[in-house]
Amino acid sequence: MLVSGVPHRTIWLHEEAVRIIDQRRLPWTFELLDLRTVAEVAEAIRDMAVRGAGLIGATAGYGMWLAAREAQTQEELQSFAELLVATRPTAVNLSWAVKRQRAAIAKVGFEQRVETARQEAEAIADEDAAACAAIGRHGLKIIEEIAARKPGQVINILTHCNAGWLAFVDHGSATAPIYAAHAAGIPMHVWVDETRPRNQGARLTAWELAQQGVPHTVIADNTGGHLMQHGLVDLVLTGADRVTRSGDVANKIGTYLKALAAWDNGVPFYVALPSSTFDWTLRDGVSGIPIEQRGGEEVTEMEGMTTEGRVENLRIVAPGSEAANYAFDVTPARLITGLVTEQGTCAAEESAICQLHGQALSL
Ligand SMILES: CSC[C@H]1O[C@H](OP(=O)(O)O)[C@H](O)[C@@H]1O
Repeated sequence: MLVSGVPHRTIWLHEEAVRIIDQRRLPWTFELLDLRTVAEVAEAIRDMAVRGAGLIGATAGYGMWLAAREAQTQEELQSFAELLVATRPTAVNLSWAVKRQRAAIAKVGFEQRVETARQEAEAIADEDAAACAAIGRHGLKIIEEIAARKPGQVINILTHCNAGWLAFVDHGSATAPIYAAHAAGIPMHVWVDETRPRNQGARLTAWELAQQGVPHTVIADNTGGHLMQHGLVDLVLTGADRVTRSGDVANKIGTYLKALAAWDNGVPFYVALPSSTFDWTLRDGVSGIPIEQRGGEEVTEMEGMTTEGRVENLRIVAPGSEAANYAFDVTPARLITGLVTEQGTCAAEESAICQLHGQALSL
């Protein structure tokens, strides 16, 4: 997506560094950050300067390029790989990108490792952007079918967290069909879950949609069920951080509750993801997907801008009270209407998923 002053990507090479948009500063300021070492990449992922499954995968891919440049031994390269994988456990794109880089580097001689890793990092990023563009094309058909049943009326879509172009290299996953429908002139409105505690919806999705001119309304996370009960949601569209071969979906905490409300009200619930988000080794996501737990301070404190334009962090929980901070939850496949990937759309069940993605049915 185009933002003044930067290429239409969230990550790119700049003078031997990896340049990113520092998402910790959005929407208050738009700041770029150059990462020059594996340690800086790991910290950027861990502290969510970059976040979102596709983007942390691409960032880890570039991190492995820096690792190939820094490491003097295979053991050192492996320790860098483990450092990157350990930064965030839930989004499988991260470990997928590191494994892909390790395999690419292993195929060439020591002298070619750096250039090979750079080319592979660029390929991972390019493929992520292309996959999200394809998700947009396939997801557009879902929105068009809903619009055909509501001729001339506004289509109301609810989304949770930020699975926008900020969470990928470009286009986003959940937002790609929204942007495609907007470009096609379909009248739309997006309910944007604020998405506590990091407020990716209120801060990032709202900023993105405003940049692209898509009508939207930010809502408290607890509002979606009420809206669905009153016929104000035509479609729920979210991203994913890890999807099992049977269609269980790990996504930002609160997604499961939205899926329950959608199920109870007969609202279509689609999950958009590039195929790099599948974990083909897992069937049961509820027991098998590692759920990241982050510091309680992300719940007890909230960042905002004062009326004088100062960005401040305030404690919003009673002094002395502790907070739990589960960053993801798992929505069982039975609550999901379908998955949208770069390969097309399919039911959230194993045979359909494996057939569309050319995977054998056996684990
Ligand atoms: C599908 S990528 C966007 C996805 O990632 C977010 O998590 P985080 O912001 O903590 O990286 C959230 O789960 C979004 O749905």
